[in-house]
Amino acid sequence: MPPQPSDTPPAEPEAAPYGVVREAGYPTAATGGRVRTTHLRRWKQEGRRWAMLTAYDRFSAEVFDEAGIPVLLVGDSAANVVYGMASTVPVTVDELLPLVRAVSRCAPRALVVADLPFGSYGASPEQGAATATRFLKEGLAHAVKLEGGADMAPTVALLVRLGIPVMAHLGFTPQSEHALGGYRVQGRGDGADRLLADARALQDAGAFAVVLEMVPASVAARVTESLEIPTVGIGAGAGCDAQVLVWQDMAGLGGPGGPRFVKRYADLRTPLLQAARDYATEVAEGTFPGPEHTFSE
Ligand SMILES: Nc1nc(=O)c2c([nH]1)NC[C@@H]1CN(c3ccc(C(=O)N[C@@H](CCC(=O)O)C(=O)O)cc3)CN21
Ligand SMILES: CC(C)C(=O)C(=O)O
Ligand SMILES: [Mg+2]
Repeated sequence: MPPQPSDTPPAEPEAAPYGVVREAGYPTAATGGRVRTTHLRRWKQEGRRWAMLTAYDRFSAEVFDEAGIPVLLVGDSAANVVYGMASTVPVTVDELLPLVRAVSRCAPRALVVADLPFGSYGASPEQGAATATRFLKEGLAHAVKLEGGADMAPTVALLVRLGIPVMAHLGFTPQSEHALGGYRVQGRGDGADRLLADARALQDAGAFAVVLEMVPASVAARVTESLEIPTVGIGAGAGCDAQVLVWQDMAGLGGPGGPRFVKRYADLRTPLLQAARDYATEVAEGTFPGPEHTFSE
């Protein structure tokens, strides 16, 4: 096996924007390039936790890649945060593909995962294979994510056989909100054993990681301990191997409110609102554009 990025001697920790310290072993251009699914499994064995963020366009991809976020998800949450839909159910492959392509183009180091939208994989493994193939060929994604438990294991197995890495998604699966009866914690009581059995089935089918959304922390910790592959929590407590947030939630672009699991690391909505108001005022007053923004003959 050729030398792997995290086999190389620990590099001097390098300061990155947003206070993130690039961890030793994080792949860089010098040590071999892009994050791979094999890194994520090794990081679990080493007890190294990592963060995933969503990205949907050039600057989100560029900034989060530069910050050292190793995995970027082009989520079907684009339905909500890009397209302004009320749920993820209506968003289509044709609406997500260009976003995936933009993120893949602009993230030189991160592993780019494309979320398969509702209706594009659930009917059969063959449907899933056709859709996932489009996300790799046309979207230039490195992996796909799909929602569902043991029922989805044959689909995961087929995709993996075709060379498509798959991230699974259990617990509250937003594409099934109508079947689940709304935004509710999953895996309580009897549901815990089912969740663990689903997670095992997906791991056995070849998934490289599993998102656990809105699951009791104790249950998520039990699943995490039971699996060889990393768990990625969102509303699933601190016992997961990794965490994920929708970037606009993380950065406070949507303002206050939202799910309990969100932590806002910035308040981007306020300065953006102020900048837009200042710009409009200056245009109205005639103070913008100034001479420095103006061309002479
Ligand atoms: N902006 C955004 N952030 C997300 O995390 C997200 C999306 N969009 N879109 C796709 C799914 C939908 N998700 C959601 C959406 C809403 C709740 C929510 O309202 N949760 C409440 C109620 C929980 C309960 O009643 O038990 C909460 O307080 O967490 C949770 C997850 C997670 N995903
Ligand atoms: C919240 C994450 C896990 C997701 O599925 C999405 O952004 O669509
Ligand atoms: Mg999603």
